[in-house]
Amino acid sequence: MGAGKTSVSRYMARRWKFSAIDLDVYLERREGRVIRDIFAEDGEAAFRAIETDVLREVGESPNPSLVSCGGGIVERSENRELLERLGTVVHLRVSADEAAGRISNKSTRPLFNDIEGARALCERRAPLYDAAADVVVDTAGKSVAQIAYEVMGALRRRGDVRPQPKDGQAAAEERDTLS
Ligand SMILES: Nc1ncnc2c1ncn2[C@@H]1O[C@H](COP(=O)(O)OP(=O)(O)O)[C@@H](O)[C@H]1O
Ligand SMILES: O=C(O)C1=C[C@@H](OP(=O)(O)O)[C@@H](O)[C@H](O)C1
Ligand SMILES: [Mg+2]
Repeated sequence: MGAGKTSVSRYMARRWKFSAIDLDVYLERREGRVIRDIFAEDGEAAFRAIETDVLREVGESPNPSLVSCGGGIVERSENRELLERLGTVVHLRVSADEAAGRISNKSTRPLFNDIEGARALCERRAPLYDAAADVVVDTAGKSVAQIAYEVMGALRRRGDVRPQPKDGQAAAEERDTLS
């Protein structure tokens, strides 16, 4: 939570014209309820079951997409297997303390109640993220744009996306964004 998955994915979709899906946005639309209410009314286990269902549904799409998941996607082994099968997994790494400074409205994230809890969650999940990730990008002190360019660079090196010939304008834009 607060690593920038949603923001970086949105930036990449705009910058490189990816089709992108945010799993939490998709889930909330499908359920007609916000995540906070799903947690409050039905609890975390119910949310996790819906999350798996939605990951499977999105994964069945024939078109390759950039999918930003919720940070708890690694909690269930079924999800970890789906991720491994579906595509390249990018882990945006963030510490709980840095994330706390980024997230202004914590009430939308029921599992980010207090800093101690968030630190413990990070620690418990760290090995799950390490095992799931094909690419790791450390986000500490970086802007959303910088992280997006790093992710894109890694995807290009892996051959997941075709390198695009850079025209003069794209090169200037990249220089401006990263300077
Ligand atoms: N690299 C960053 N630097 C500063 N603020 C960020 C960065 N990435 C995201 N944010 C801010 O942190 C909050 C959470 O970002 P979000 O993209 O929703 O993360 P996630 O989807 O990983 O929980 C948002 O308010 C966003 O604007
Ligand atoms: O880490 C988690 O368990 C969660 C992360 C959230 O998404 P973000 O990681 O996009 O904040 C959201 O799916 C839900 O509140 C649970
Ligand atoms: Mg998100």
